[in-house]
Amino acid sequence: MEPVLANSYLQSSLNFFFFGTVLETGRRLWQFLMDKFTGGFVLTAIFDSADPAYEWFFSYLNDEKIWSSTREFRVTARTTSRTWGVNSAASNSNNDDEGYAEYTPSYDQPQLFKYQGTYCQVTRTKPEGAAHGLGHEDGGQLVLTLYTRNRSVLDNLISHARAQYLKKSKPRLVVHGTDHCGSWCQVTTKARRPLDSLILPTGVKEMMLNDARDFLRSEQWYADAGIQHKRGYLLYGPPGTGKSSTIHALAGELDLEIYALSLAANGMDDAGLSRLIGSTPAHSIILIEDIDCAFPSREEKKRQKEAKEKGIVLAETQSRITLSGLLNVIDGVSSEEGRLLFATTNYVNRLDPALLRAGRMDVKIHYKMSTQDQIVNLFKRFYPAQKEEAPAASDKKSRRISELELTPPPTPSTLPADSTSTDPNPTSDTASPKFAVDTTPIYPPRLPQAAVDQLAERFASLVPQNKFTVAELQGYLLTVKTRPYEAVDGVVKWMEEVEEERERMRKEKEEEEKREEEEEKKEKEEQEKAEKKDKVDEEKKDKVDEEKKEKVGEEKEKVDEEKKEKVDEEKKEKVDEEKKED
Ligand SMILES: Nc1ncnc2c1ncn2[C@@H]1O[C@H](COP(=O)(O)OP(=O)(O)OP(=O)(O)O)[C@@H](O)[C@H]1O
Repeated sequence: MEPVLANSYLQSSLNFFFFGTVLETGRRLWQFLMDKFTGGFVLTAIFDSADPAYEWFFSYLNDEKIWSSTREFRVTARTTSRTWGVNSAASNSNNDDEGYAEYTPSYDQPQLFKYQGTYCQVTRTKPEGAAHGLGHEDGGQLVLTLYTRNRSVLDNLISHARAQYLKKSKPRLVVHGTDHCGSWCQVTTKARRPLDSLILPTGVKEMMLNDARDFLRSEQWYADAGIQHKRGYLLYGPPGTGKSSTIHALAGELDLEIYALSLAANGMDDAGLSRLIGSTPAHSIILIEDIDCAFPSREEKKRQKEAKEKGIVLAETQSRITLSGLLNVIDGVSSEEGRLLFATTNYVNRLDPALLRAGRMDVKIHYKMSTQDQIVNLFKRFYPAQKEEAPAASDKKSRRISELELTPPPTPSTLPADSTSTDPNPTSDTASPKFAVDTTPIYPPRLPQAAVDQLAERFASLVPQNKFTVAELQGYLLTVKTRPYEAVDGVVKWMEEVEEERERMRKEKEEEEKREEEEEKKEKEEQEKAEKKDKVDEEKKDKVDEEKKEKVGEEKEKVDEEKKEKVDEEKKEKVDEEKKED
């Protein structure tokens, strides 16, 4: 019986061994074949979120609603118009933009789709070191796998995505920004601002537009002349005078995207700046806002110098960009591909002359407080006139104007049909008073051209030029945006309030400075006092030491004297003794 059993045991062991070997060999063969197959028949493309191509592909996936069948999302409140194209209950309307929540596909969840008959797979990968994943702004990559050997499918997909993206973004201005990751990974889109909406001294807009256009098309001319193809624009002046608005409007007009960065950003250093500028794509505007922020102001320099003298180390308040680093980067912004450099500052005198020299900043435009022309134009922009004059006889015109002047500001019911806003809720009268819809108009009445001209002139005559920024006046007009007459009547009071506010702020600043000065003085006095005290203490100590020394000396002398006397006495005694013995 035993050998039989042993035999069958051996037999089944051999069988197991044999089948195991076959299985493992099969598995390895399958793996090998699959690797061969995927290596040869699969294309993989990686889109990095810091690169503009990510935007094209992202936009394509969104438009095609590729993520719509995803089963796992992160839900975030929607803060931008960016969407992942995932249907959500929160965006229950047909218009996705109206949703208040955005469903973002989770990381590492492959999504299958078909492009030109080819199966494709896209996966969103987690950015390195990301603790949370709230959407595109977190960075990361999109990994696209195409199950084909045909490279042209990938080429077609990318060019299709890019064309679609450009078409879609055309009506809007794309502004890229930097994030904590130190690369271009934040994108916002804005409504394009027409150049006409800018209120600048005559000819400035046209000059800038023509200059930029001329630059963009004269690449060959620059090459022939042996001049670097680069152009820098510096817009400087008080805040709220329209520097940023000009750049946005120009970018829209020139069809360029903006890459905006701040030199004061945390962690920005020369290498980071150089990397950022180097990765700016062709046909774009590089915008360095508040370029002065990279360097310490005069007060800051004084503070640092004083602190250094006292041996105090101040906390770093400025960026780690050096002037030479910035100059190198600006010098490097040469490109055959049409990149314009714009910089803005409120404090041009803080800038080093090396930065301002031609070749770095070729066009410098000073933005000032509003001139009379700007005030008139701003008023007219707020209260546009009727498009067409009523076919009234010109002799009737002046009478109508004077009537308008005497007429109190129109109420909603007296406004012309084309001028009043439409109530978004026609059933509002039936609503309970608590939730009653505001029926005040949102557009001003359309007055005849002559009336608007006259009101604008009167408005401008009341507002002194070079005293207010366009932003300030705009702020005021916004409070009376439907009431042109009130705008004129109330402007003097508003100016008084602004003056009072400025006076208050000036006083507060003065007091603050005085307080700081006093504190500094007090500190200095205390320091001097302490120094004096130290000196006196030292003198006292020296004196005490001297006295001590003297005392010790005297005591020593005395002891020596006594010792000597004792020795002499002993000697004498000895001599006497000897004598006696003799
Ligand atoms: N010249 C102008 N024409 C039209 N709008 C203007 C002008 N100046 C300011 N504004 C308006 O004021 C606001 C602030 O303007 P903007 O940001 O362009 O000023 P800025 O000079 O760039 O200020 P800052 O130096 O603080 O960045 C915007 O709403 C803009 O529409």
